[in-house]
Amino acid sequence: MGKSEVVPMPIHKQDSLYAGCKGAAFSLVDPVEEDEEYLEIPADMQLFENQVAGHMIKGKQYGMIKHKGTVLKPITKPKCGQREVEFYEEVSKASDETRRELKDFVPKYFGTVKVPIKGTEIDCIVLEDLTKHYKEPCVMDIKIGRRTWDPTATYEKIVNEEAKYQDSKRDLAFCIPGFQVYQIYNNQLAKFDKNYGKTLNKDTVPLALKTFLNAETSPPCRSLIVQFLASLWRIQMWARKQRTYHFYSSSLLLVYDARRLRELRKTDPKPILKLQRSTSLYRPLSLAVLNNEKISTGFSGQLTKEGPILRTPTSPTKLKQFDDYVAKNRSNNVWQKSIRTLKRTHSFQNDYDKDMQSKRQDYTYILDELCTEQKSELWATVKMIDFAHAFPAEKYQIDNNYLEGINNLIRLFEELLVESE
Ligand SMILES: Nc1ncnc2c1ncn2[C@@H]1O[C@H](COP(=O)(O)OP(=O)(O)OP(=O)(O)O)[C@@H](O)[C@H]1O
Ligand SMILES: O=P(O)(O)O[C@@H]1[C@H](O)[C@H](O)[C@@H](OP(=O)(O)O)[C@H](OP(=O)(O)O)[C@H]1O
Repeated sequence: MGKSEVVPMPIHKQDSLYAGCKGAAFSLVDPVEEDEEYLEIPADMQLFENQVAGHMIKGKQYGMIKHKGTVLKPITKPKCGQREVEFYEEVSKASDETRRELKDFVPKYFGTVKVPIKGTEIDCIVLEDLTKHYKEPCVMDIKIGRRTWDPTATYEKIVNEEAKYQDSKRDLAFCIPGFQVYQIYNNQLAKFDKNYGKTLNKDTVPLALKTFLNAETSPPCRSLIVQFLASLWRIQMWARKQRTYHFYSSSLLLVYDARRLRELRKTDPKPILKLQRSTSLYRPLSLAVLNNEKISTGFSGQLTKEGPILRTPTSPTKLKQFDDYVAKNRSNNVWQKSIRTLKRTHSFQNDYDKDMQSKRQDYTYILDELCTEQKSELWATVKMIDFAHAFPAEKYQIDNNYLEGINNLIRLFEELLVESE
């Protein structure tokens, strides 16, 4: 068990069916029935090659279908389908604040459509294709929650669910049913399936994240981590207060463009600024090493269960020393600017909720700064997907099952931020 497939990949992916990863698409279909004819879907639709988890084509199950910038999710289980459609309908109407905010965290919803598949009309949910703008889409499906069965689950379903991804769910409150990565170091597309995901535990999940982030042989890319964290923090903020939904077996889909990472690595000079940390991010992270000299950043990196809170800034004199030092050594230093911005935007208040509101806009600014100095658009995102088991919140309670998974994932990404450059 392990990596499901590694397929030689032309760097420039074309738009035609499976171009650039034809072999990889084989994992979505039965090997003897892989040709497009077998699918018997309209000519302007294709099997969605960037699907990394979930139901694949097998018997009466169908995988995701790609159609003009959207993905079509076939409804094969009526109850699950109905719940998911109702969920998207409610959210798209967004009659209250919770749903208005949530709308931003889920793929755009375009209703349902009947698609003739193998001669039968199948209802499909039409969603924005979250990979559509990316040249080399790296995609990871992270199923959130220790409990993945809903309140209507049968005994058999509960037993089945409890038997899967045991270590990862027990220790992290999430699991990884699949991911794909365009590996920069060898120009190959690698796909990791649920069999690999089921072997993961708290010690190996961080390694799987690094593999996904193209950070097996080099430190993770800071701008990439920041982009993911920015999305994750917003979802966390929402999940901390919402009492409308309880999600079971729902996922976060992490998507980024390896092409942009490749470009960044090519154009970026050798990193000269590295963060030093001893063991845990929960300790102050106050030293940076710039050209082998230790200097105070004032950026604590200190985090609480409540989220990313930074400690009191160091004295203005120390900050000035740092700025002067960096200015002398490297003009237009992105890290330096981000530290300054973080100092300003986080303002070190304890009133986290209030602080977060004002930070949203600042994040955009930080992200712009961090992503690249030439292009400002983002190239990584996180969205919530799969609402086949979205239920009204029981007793108006917080969805702690979901929140805990998000918190743990964020903690791992924050640790990666410390390692990043
Ligand atoms: N909007 C989207 N854009 C791009 N890819 C998507 C989108 N929605 C889903 N996918 C892809 O399809 C996969 C399966 O999606 P989803 O979890 O909704 O299906 P499912 O069959 O209900 O899954 P499960 O078997 O876990 O219940 C995801 O892992 C992802 O790779
Ligand atoms: O990760 P695995 O091992 O593929 O396990 C599947 C996963 O839990 C799916 O969420 C579930 O579909 P639903 O969410 O629709 O229940 C499916 O049930 P199924 O086998 O009954 O389709 C499971 O087999």
